[in-house]
Amino acid sequence: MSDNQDLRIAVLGVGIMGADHVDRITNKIGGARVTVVNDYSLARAEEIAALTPGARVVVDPFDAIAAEDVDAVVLATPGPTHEKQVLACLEAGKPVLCEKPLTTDADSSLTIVKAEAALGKRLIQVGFMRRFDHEYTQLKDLIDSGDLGRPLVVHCAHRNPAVPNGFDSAMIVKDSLVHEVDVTRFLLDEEITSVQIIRPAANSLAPEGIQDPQIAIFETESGRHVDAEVFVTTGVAYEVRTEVVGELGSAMIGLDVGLIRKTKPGNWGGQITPGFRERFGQAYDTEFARWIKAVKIGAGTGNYVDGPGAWDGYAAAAVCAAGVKSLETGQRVAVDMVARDSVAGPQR
Ligand SMILES: NC(=O)C1=CN([C@@H]2O[C@H](COP(=O)(O)OP(=O)(O)OC[C@H]3O[C@@H](n4cnc5c(N)ncnc54)[C@H](O)[C@@H]3O)[C@@H](O)[C@H]2O)C=CC1
Ligand SMILES: O=C1[C@@H](O)[C@H](O)[C@@H](O)[C@H](O)[C@H]1O
Repeated sequence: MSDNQDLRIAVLGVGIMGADHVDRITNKIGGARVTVVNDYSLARAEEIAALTPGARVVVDPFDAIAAEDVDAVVLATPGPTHEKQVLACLEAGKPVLCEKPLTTDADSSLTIVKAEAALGKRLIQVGFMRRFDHEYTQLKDLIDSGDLGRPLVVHCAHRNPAVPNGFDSAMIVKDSLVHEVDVTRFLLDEEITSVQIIRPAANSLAPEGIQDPQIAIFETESGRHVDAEVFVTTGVAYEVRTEVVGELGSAMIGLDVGLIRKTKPGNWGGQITPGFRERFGQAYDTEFARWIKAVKIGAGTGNYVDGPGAWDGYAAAAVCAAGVKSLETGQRVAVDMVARDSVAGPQR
């Protein structure tokens, strides 16, 4: 596809994320337009299509993927629906940017990895947007420069003011902690081998039955330690912090300056971003701009991805599966993953 031609995109699931993605493709990023909108709620699909010049509603998600006026697909549907929709994209030979998580269990993610490998192309990008955030890329560059020495320990905090109704304890692992799983793999360039989830006293202000906060401990292939506090009902604001401690120094992102105290409504002499849309707006924009570019040149190379791919989605799902098991017992659980080399294909 030439650079002058617009990539024609179907967006499936136009809730919070999907509607934002339609807006960024239509109004913020060049080189693409939304031609098809689909949502389980027809009224919602119609509402978003009406705001999007040139977009039409297609009622069935699989018809939307297969549509002739669609070159590539964005999936912003809930995690449990991703497997079938991603496989349909592969079946149609269409590049897809699938919001995280790739799927909600390791087996289905592995099925996807293998299906993509069998095609001999890289068609799947997973929406781990932190890899495109300026602070995370600076931290990664610093680690790779060697200035911190060998990183030994990573500390993370991931706090949300609130989560949608129906969010349960396992979703804190699969929907929220999954970002720390990807960040760990991205920053340290190795797989996570075990997970332990510790359950501190639960927030009495959280919806009943939710174990929140949770503390996750990861061990990596070379024995490095990562801990992550995930607390998704703070009632305060959106905070994502990562500190890497190396043999020659340490570095932290996610704080503007020395933070003293944080309470409602989220002010401490500066501003804490209220949600992921504000904190990671730049990252989503960069992620989409780079994906659109990669898809346009993909036909020449067979690589339609610029960022985390199906393997990264599978690795994250496998770690989260171990995390969910550990959530039940509090014990350390080994991550059960196939060897990357055993999955022949373009993601290698
Ligand atoms: N990268 C990030 O920072 C974030 C990623 N997400 C991910 O984005 C995805 C969507 O999350 P939200 O926008 O927060 O959810 P949402 O609930 O606001 O939107 C989901 C939409 O999908 C529709 N839908 C449900 N089943 C469908 C199906 N089978 N086919 C078509 N449409 C269907 C719903 O009607 C709804 O409009 C999830 O995978 C979530 O984990 C969500 C928030 C932030
Ligand atoms: O992906 C996201 C949500 O789905 C998840 O529920 C939140 O915990 C994360 O902070 C956000 O980035």
